[in-house]
Amino acid sequence: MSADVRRAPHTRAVPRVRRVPRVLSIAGSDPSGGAGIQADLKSIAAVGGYGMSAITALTAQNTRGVRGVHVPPSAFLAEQLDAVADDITVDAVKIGMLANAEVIGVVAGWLRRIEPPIVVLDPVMVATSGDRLLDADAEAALRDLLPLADLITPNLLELAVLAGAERASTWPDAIAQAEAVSSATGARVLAKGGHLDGADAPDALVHAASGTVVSFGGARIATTATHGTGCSLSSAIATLQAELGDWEAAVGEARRWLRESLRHGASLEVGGGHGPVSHFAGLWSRGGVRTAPTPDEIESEWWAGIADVRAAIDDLPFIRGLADGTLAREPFLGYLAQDALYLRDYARVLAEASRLAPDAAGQAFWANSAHGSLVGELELHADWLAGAHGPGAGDGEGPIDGGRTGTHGTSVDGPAASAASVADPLHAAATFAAEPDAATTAYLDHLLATAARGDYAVLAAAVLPCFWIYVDLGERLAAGEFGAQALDPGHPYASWLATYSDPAFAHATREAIGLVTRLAADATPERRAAMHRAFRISSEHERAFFAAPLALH
Ligand SMILES: Nc1ncnc2c1ncn2[C@@H]1O[C@H](COP(=O)(O)OP(=O)(O)OP(=O)(O)O)[C@@H](O)[C@H]1O
Ligand SMILES: Cc1ncc(CO)c(N)n1
Repeated sequence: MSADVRRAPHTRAVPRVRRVPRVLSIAGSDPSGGAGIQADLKSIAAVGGYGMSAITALTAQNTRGVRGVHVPPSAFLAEQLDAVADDITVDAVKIGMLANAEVIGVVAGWLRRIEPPIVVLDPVMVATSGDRLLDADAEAALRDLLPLADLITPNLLELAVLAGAERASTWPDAIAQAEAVSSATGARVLAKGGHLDGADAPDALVHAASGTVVSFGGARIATTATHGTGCSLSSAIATLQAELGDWEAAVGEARRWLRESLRHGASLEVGGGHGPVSHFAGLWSRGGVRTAPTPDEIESEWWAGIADVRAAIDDLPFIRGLADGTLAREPFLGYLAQDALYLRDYARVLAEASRLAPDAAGQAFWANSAHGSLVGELELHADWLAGAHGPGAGDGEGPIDGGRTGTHGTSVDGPAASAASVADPLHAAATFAAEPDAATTAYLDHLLATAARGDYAVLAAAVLPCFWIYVDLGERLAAGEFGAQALDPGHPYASWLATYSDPAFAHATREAIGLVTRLAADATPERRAAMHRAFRISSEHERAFFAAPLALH
């Protein structure tokens, strides 16, 4: 046969056929967990499938060898197969140990009746340890089963038996035998080089009908943890074929996964013989093994985690004086002048969060918040800093009105009105006249650096304390938690208090908390930790920012 020999591409973009394939393993049980249905279920799950198993035989084996085989009545296997098929759509079937001709007969009859869309047959005859797993007189029955498979995955010994030849001594000989078996059965054959001597462990996907041989190369991995590699590979291929609908892609990805699992097998320290592969090693290292916290749990954890910072803010003379109205005008104006500088760049940082947001809802939320920071909050600052507000301002009479409300995310005023005052040269000059102090510089450097690093989730976490701490403080001040003076409409800083106890600001803050905690719940543990760090650092800057006015004056 003239074979079109190609090298398998590293990856291939193929459409997903079934998101979570439902895959049935028809195989024997290995109580030591490395081969048979135990390996199959792990492999199916590891590559993204839902695994099921109908048990053909029970073995008593471990990593050193097989001690006994018990084959339950074949009628009970038929009952298992029917129980599954009567209820569940089977997207793919993997067949392993069949034990004897009677079992093969039951499986063949069931396959003919159900016609599963994908059948991968691992013609298990002898275990890695050398023990027989198929009666010698059942080989003819197995040969009759082969045409019902889409893919057959024999090792070198099994391939020779199926081809009716001697064990291939070279890889080209093995491929020739695979071509013969494929030709005789119509199935694809994956010739496996696990038992070859030498530095390589190649496999080849052979399809006689289309005259193709796709080679999969790779250096042999130095490990004794090879128990169940054939079971694991065939289950993974069945699952991936159901998901990807492309044999080359399915074999390629299954091999990449198996090689990763082989590399980590020894670390499991299971048994003194040929140990199992570590089926989930890649998932464990990439995804972690702990259940992700829910957004609600993250909210509680992060908030509790800054309890010390919040208590320190509550105790600051600046906050106490702001609450009872005894704070002198100068440090308050000093604070507002710094806050104006802060808000101008904070709005830029929020705009960057908007730019980075992967979805339109996030994009709109942060853009609106950026607008709110400039328009709602800066308005307040501009009015105060231009001398329009507060004790000693304007006509000299103390009490001022409640001020305009609307903070980041809640621009209640039209942009025209507010933009006018911020853009007004006199207002603008007064608003931004101050030099940034150390606290302002440090906080903004943290936010601007986080924005520059371009990690959306971390940036979203970094901007959150400015919402959350303010709204919490504003609400508790307005509720009189720091003294009844804050409830007095004649309070000198009533406009400031009103700005930060505005229900619309509280609403925007809830949205921000929800958005950030959902991002954190979906993040990897490392990314979630980075988000949490950014959140904590911003909270500490909030405290330093509130402390600065009285430290300087
Ligand atoms: N040391 C190794 N390094 C890299 N790949 C290997 C190694 N051993 C086996 N493989 C791969 O594992 C898969 C199974 O091959 P193998 O020829 O060992 O099958 P098997 O004998 O049916 O397995 P089992 O041990 O389950 O009986 C193949 O893809 C093979 O290339
Ligand atoms: C049950 C069972 N199936 C297959 C193999 C082949 O590895 C094994 N050792 N045990």
